[in-house]
Amino acid sequence: MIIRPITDSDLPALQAIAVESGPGFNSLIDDRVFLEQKIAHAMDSFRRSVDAPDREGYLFVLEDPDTGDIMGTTGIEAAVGHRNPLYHFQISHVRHRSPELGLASQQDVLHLCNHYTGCSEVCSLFLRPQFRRANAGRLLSRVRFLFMAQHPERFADTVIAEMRGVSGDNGESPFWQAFQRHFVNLDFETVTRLAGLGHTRAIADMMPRHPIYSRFLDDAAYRAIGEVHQQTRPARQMLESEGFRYTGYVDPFDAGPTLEVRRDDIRSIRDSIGCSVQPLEHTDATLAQAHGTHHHDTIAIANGGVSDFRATVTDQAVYLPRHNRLLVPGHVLEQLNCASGDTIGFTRLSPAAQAAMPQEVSHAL
Ligand SMILES: CC(C)(COP(=O)(O)OP(=O)(O)OC[C@H]1O[C@@H](n2cnc3c(N)ncnc32)[C@H](O)[C@@H]1OP(=O)(O)O)[C@@H](O)C(=O)NCCC(=O)NCCSC(=O)CCC(=O)O
Repeated sequence: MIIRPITDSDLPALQAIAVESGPGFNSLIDDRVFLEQKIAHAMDSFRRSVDAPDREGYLFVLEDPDTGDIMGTTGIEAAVGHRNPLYHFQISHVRHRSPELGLASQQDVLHLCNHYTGCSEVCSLFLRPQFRRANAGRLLSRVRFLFMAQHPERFADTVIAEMRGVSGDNGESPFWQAFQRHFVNLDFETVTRLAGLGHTRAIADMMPRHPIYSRFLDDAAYRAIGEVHQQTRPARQMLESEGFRYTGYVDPFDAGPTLEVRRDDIRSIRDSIGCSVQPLEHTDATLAQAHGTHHHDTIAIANGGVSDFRATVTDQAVYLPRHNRLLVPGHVLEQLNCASGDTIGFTRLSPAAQAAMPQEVSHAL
């Protein structure tokens, strides 16, 4: 499995993914012109020299190098909300209390806001069901943190993820239906498509102008607030294990939770190691084993490139902390387009393996 920047020839696969991911996945809309522009924008973003995050959008694909199949996608927006405003509902709690009447109630109130303008956003995480296999989803999710660790100047201090919210088998969102009925007479597919195409301001013009007491929504809409789509639970679990947290901001269309974290607190960034790489010889493995540094952890490993970025996964690497050097099999070097002595970054993929890391490896971070 190789992760690389998307390119023109991936358009048919991206279009298939846009169809397979369905409505509610509004960073990938089934619209050929939109997808062509998205690829062109990503290619330009990877080529651009950057000293502060701006409008760049990085979109990567996961490829099976043996077959050429595109297995999935993963992306990062460098700074959201500048080109088109990004809206959320902020949930605040109010308490009504009357000592005279001896009554009290606690209410949740939704306020439309632009709280996350300027943050970086991880997005577009999708593994095609026919290509599901061990470590593919983890690599897709965590590779973005390796890229951020290697190119911090390209990203903001806060990173968010807008998780896909609840929708039914018919593709309708119970939360959106409440707004469709009273405010914006567009079905969920149409509204998420328009939002994905950048018309967020136009939709916001039609949304309620005053805070909403969430208990006034019908039960299905109320219950959807802050909940993820059942297919999105693994995506949420992976981000939460990286330190992402829900702090009460939800998507205005499906009420899916937005998770946030300080970039430097992301576990895969904190634990990533930058070092030189060398081909692994049998003697190295024996030597490392003798020094207790040979481990069979599964790691994600990336070259230091941007437009020529490559990442993959291996469980056959040997890290030599004293030399700050990673030894990998020759075919891994080839997959990464790396030569001996190049600088690479790596991070462990599985939480369990991270706990088992030798101390001296942790100290070398
Ligand atoms: C998200 C992925 C790519 C993940 O791939 P897999 O499902 O193969 O992952 P996996 O390796 O089986 O599981 C990954 C982690 O989730 C845990 N896990 C699995 N099933 C779970 C469940 N039902 N509830 C809670 N956790 C669960 C596993 O134990 C594992 O945790 P450990 O690693 O701790 O062992 C896939 O599920 C997918 O394509 N989903 C449909 C598309 C989607 O909803 N995408 C997110 C949209 S929202 C979005 O894009 C923004 C978010 C983002 O970009 O990250």
